[in-house]
Amino acid sequence: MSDFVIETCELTKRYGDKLALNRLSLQIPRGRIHAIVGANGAGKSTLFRILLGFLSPTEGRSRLLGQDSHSLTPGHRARIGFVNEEHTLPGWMRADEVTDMQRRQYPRWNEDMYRDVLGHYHVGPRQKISQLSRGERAGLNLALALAQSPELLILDEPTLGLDVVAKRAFLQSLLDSNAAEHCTVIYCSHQMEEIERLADNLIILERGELKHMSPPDEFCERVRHWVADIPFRGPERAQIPGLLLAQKIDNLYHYTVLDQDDDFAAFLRENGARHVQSMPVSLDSAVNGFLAKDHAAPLAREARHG
Ligand SMILES: Nc1ncnc2c1ncn2[C@@H]1O[C@H](COP(=O)(O)OP(=O)(O)OP(=O)(O)O)[C@@H](O)[C@H]1O
Repeated sequence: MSDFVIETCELTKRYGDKLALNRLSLQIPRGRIHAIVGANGAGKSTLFRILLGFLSPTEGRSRLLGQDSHSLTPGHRARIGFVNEEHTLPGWMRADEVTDMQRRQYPRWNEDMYRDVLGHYHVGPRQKISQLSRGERAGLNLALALAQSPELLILDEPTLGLDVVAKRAFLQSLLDSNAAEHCTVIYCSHQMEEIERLADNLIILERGELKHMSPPDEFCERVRHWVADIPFRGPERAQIPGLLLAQKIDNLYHYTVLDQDDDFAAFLRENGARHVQSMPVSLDSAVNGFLAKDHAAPLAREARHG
């Protein structure tokens, strides 16, 4: 059995002249909850379509559960649970009918797991899927996916479109299921508060490349927020080392920077700062600052000319 549930080697995918995956080499070990984050268009869907054997790469190799993606059998696919934002279940069927169908399909069906997860939701067994709320449908989907006792559970933006209460219920039912002890969970989301709560490992993709992989705390430690009191014009954006985000608020310059130590304070002082202060950032600020770094032109311009 391979130690990795997902392995890619120099995986590249081009759509015409668009590069969706750029020599991506990724190894995700068995067990625990791994969050994959990336801005829209980072290549997450392309990666999963290749991993699941639905799309051929332009170059490189990929393996899922130790098997080459292009030779996955129905047996391999049965070992993978999948929940996505659509919560696509047949709307005309009743909840108990869908459950019976799944119960028959999966030999490793775990009835206790199904009941425990579904217990977090008010799903009547005789209710049609189309009558369930979005949150109830998400819960039923999660219960079905976990009850099949998958080795790998892929949750792709599972809480998109759910209200706060439904999101909380979804996260709580996932945590209470101890899913990470039974299988490897891949959680794709843009919701940092969910990732902060759930993930043991944070994987950041940017334009088809792997940019970071570590426990979430370690990524937060790479990013710091600095506030500088500079009485005249701040340094040019291009000169600021590791800059992710620059803002000017109430005559103070705010800089979010990556991989800078205390030398950054000296840099600010050299550029006229009378007082400087640094503080840690939340995972939300760290990741979103990192992902938005190339889209920060208007605010940065304000800081530069302020
Ligand atoms: N069938 C296609 N033809 C051409 N370009 C494509 C195709 N599918 C994806 N792309 C491009 O490849 C890049 C990666 O897209 P992909 O859907 O994999 O990203 P993503 O990270 O899943 O994005 P999102 O978070 O928005 O779903 C994007 O620039 C997208 O425009």
